[in-house]
Amino acid sequence: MKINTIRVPLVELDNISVVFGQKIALQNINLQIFPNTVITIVGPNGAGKSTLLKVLLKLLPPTTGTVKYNKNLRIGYVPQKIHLDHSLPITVRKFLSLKKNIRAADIQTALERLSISHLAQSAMQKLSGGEMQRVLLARAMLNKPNLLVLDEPTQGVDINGQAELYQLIHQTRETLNCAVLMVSHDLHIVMADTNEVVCINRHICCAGTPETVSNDPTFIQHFGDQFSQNVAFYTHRHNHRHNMHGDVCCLSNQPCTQHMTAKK
Ligand SMILES: Nc1ncnc2c1ncn2[C@@H]1O[C@H](COP(=O)(O)OP(=O)(O)OP(=O)(O)O)[C@@H](O)[C@H]1O
Repeated sequence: MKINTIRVPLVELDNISVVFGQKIALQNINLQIFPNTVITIVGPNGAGKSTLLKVLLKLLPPTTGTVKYNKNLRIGYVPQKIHLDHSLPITVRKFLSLKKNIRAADIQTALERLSISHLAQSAMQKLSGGEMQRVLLARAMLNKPNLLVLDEPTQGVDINGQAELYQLIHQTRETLNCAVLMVSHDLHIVMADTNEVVCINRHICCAGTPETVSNDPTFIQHFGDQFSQNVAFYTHRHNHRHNMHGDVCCLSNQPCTQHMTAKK
């Protein structure tokens, strides 16, 4: 018996535009995020990447367009940085316990998964950039999200810590079996795990698998030929593609549309 699986997006952005005064930050953005897929958003400074995340997180209403949310959606969010009041010291464990309806055992599990149990009693204000990002990742996984949203997660993390942090994000995704929407400039590190790259500069310039996007003239214009070659070098090691469920859907030298999610 043939079973037809209907792919239901976790989130669907439909024709989103955001205007600040005279400034158009986003224009006609269409994007679907399906379960268990990894989408990386790239784009030059000021392209609207953070604005897009804010709309998705309901932190900013779009000027026009709609966002549809799956009723089962649970979002875990890792912001670029958080603002801490230095006159009010708070430990890592206390910070994690501020999230509603979270059990102490879940906090302990998150601390262990991210190898930061030793920081439980440390003051948040004294953490290094890499430690802070791990704590924010631990907080994001507390409510067992099915969509993890990360805004430039390696900001303020030294070069050695960056690959380690991406490895932790990879492990977290596998543990939670969740989708990931991430803004990242480190495409050369994240591409191996990315199903789809969406390159934005107010509108979606190009979107697709890392190999498709790395050959797109718009992408090369923004990120340079050298970077595209790096992406191509890594991605062409794969001899197959995955669809939105992570299943192999075709060989990489054959045309395929199953893995695309962004609607241009
Ligand atoms: N609240 C706001 N009011 C006015 N303009 C804003 C506001 N938020 C963002 N902008 C402007 O909208 C544009 C997009 O900003 P956004 O922060 O989304 O870009 P970005 O792609 O995340 O940039 P970066 O890579 O530098 O972090 C920028 O020109 C920014 O100055």
